Amino acid sequence: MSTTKGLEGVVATTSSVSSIIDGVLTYYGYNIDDLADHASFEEVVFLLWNHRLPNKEELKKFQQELADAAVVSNEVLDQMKTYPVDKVHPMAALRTAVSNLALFDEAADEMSEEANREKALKLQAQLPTIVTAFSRIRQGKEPVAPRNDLSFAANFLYMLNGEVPDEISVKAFNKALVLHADHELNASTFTARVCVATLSDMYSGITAAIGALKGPLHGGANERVMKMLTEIGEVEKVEDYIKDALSKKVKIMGFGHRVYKNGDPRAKHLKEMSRQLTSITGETKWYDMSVKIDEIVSNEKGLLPNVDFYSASVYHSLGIEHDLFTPIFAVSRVSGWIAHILEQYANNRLIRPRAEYIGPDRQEWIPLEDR
Ligand SMILES: CC(=O)SCCNC(=O)CCNC(=O)[C@H](O)C(C)(C)COP(=O)(O)OP(=O)(O)OC[C@H]1O[C@@H](n2cnc3c(N)ncnc32)[C@H](O)[C@@H]1OP(=O)(O)O
Ligand SMILES: O=C([O-])CC(=O)C(=O)O
Repeated sequence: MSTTKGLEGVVATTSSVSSIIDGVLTYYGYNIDDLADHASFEEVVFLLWNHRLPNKEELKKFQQELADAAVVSNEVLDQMKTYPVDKVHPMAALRTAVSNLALFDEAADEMSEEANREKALKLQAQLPTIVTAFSRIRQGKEPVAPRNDLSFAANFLYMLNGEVPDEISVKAFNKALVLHADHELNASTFTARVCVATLSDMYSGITAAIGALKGPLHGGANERVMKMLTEIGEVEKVEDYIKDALSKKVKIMGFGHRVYKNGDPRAKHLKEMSRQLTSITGETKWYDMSVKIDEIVSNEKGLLPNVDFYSASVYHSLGIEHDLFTPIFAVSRVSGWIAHILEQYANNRLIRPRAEYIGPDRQEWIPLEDR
C-alpha cells in the first residue's frame, strides 16, 4: 500500500459541479471571471443545483422560493437564545443550529429527490437567517425577519443590520458570495460527500461540512487574516511583522493553496473589491497593508493569496464583525455542498478508503492487575 499525506493529488471521485484545470476555475463549465462579473448569487445556486443557467422566469421563481424559505422556526431561534452567546464562536453556533433545523423538519430523513430538493432550499435560505440572528442575539437585539422582496445578498445585510443596504454593498457582497460558492473537492465538500455516502441525511452532511470549514487551514483563515491585519495596524509595520513571522515558520493566513500553485483566480476580484471599498470607507490602510503583505510573501516564499486573503478587508469594509467572516463563507459554500451531496446521492457508493498500518506488531495481552 502507498499513501499520500493529506491525499495530495489523489482523485477521489468524478464530479461535474466545478473544475480547476490549469488554474482556471469553472462552475459547470462557466468561467469564474464571467460569473463574478455578471451573475447574481441566486443564478449561481440555480446553476449548481440544476446544471444550467436559469431563464428570467425560472430565476424569478427561484429567488421567490429562496426568499419564502428563509424564515427559521421559533423553536430553533429560541434555542439559539439559550446558547452561551458571548462565549461561543458563531461557527460553533451555526453548526449546532443547522443540526437543530433537522430536529424540527419531519422530512429530515426522507430521501426522495423531491424531499432532498426541499431540504436544499431550506438550508440555503436559512443559513443567512441563523448567522444574522446569532449576531443580533449576542448584541441583545431581536433577530430581524427575512424580507421576501430583497435579493439573497441584500437580505443578508438587511437581517444583519436591520436596514436595507446600499447598492454598492449589495453588489460587493453578491460578488463575494459568487466567488465562494463551490470549489471542487475541498476539505468541507469532501466531508459532506463522505457523510452522505453512508446514506445519511442532508442536514448531517451540511453540519459535518460546517465543522470542516471552521478550521484555520480552510475557511477559518479569513477571520485570522483580519486578526493579523489588526495586529499589524499600519503599513510601516508590515515588513518587520511578516519577515519575523516567516523566519519563525509561522503560516501567513490567506496564502498558499493545495491546488493553485500559480495563483487563485478569485483573489484578483477580491483585491479589486478591497481597493474600491476601502477607498469608499476612507480606511485605505487595510488595502495598502494587504498589498504589502502580498508583495513580501510572494517575494520571500513564492506563495500567492488565496480566496481568504482579500476577502477579509472586503468584509471589514462592509462593516461586518470579524468572527462572522467564516459563517459568511458557509452561507455561500452551502450551495456547493448541496450540489455535491445531490451528485453523491445520484450515483452513490460508500466512501471508505484504507489506512496503511504503522502501529506496533503482535502485542501480548497483559491482564489489568499486571499493568
Ligand atoms: C478556502 C480555503 O480553504 S483556502 C486556504 C485557506 N488557508 C490558509 O490560508 C492557511 C494558510 N495556508 C496554509 O496553511 C496552506 O497553504 C494550505 C493549508 C492552504 C495548503 O496546504 P498544503 O498544500 O498542505 O501545503 P503545506 O502546508 O504542506 O505547505 C507546503 C510548504 O509551504 C509552506 N506554507 C504553505 N502555506 C504557507 C503560508 N500560508 N505561510 C507560510 N508558509 C506556508 C509550508 O510551511 C510548507 O513549507 P515546508 O515545505 O518548508 O514545510
Ligand atoms: O479548495 C480548497 O482546498 C479550499 C477551498 O475551499 C477554496 O479554495 O475555496
